[in-house]
Amino acid sequence: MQIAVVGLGRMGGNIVRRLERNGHTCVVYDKNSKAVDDLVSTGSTAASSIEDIAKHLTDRPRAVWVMLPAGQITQSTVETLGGLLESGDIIIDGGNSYYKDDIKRAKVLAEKGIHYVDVGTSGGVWGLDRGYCMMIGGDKVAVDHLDPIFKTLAPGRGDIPRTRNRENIPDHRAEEGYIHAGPVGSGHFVKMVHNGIEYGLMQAYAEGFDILKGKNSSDLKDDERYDLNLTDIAEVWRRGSVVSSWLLDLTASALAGSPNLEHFSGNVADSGEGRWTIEAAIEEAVPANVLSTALYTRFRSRQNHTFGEKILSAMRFGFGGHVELGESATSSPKDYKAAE
Ligand SMILES: O=C(CO)[C@H](O)[C@H](O)COP(=O)(O)O
Repeated sequence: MQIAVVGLGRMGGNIVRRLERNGHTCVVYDKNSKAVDDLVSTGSTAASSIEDIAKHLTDRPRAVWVMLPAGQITQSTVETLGGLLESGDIIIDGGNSYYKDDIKRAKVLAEKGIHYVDVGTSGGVWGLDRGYCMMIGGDKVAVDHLDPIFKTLAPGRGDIPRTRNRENIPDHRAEEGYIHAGPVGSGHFVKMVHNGIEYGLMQAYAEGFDILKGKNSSDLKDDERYDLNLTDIAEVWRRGSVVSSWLLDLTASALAGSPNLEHFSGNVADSGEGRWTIEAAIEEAVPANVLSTALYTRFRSRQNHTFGEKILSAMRFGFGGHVELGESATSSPKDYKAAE
């Protein structure tokens, strides 16, 4: 199948590579010409501008996957594409957009008959080889049309044992690693909550390792002090323990590389989804104690840093390639919403 991809950063470039490795053809565009050239050298077709994309897409309906940071850049790209595409064509936002922005965009595009599909895409810098877990929102016609793309990008069943009692569930897409969550916005809503949970899980590990490290504090009684080997504790917990997980794998790897995590500032940034999860919890009057605390701890981390916050930084670097160099790494929530 033919598809265009706009935004060839950490995720977009690898999405193109995974698609092309599996027989799809891609038209690619990015402001960074090196990112475009790298992909052209392996078979992609370059578009010289967003306007140029539509000309290179020969299949009908045309499909354009936007993989850019949430906020104004995604908004303006979707608007430009909306002006260029025609009825029946499909715009996919695979970034981490705010779901209420999706709903607004879809309404505007629907006036021209253009479909808008929101895809919460999890897999970070590892997705090229492991595949991407996708949470998809949009109308059925468009989502079904894109199924070959989703099937290729998804991890597939792999060697994960089948969940008991799923035998009678006819839709197997969840087992392949993607779901059609519901109408437009629902894909990004599910991904938003996924990221809210991510904050909570990360914070739990961070606090646990901080307590382990603090057990050597000179404030404690001499016979109650332990100089624990955190690198080995992370490693042993990966093997058969109740708290094993991919986030723990990343933590173990970071600690094995540098037990004191000197390369991480502990100044923990956020890209908006944790905040929106709390907003949703407030709208629904759902108590979200752990997720709220994890979010506020990131804010506090920008004033001073615990070892646990270096653990958080290490995990964010591990799954998303996020580099937090110092105070400038903090972000503003407004940057990521297009609608306000
Ligand atoms: O979606 C992701 C992982 O699932 C991205 O890496 C996202 O940037 C993580 O959220 P935050 O930047 O707020 O820590």
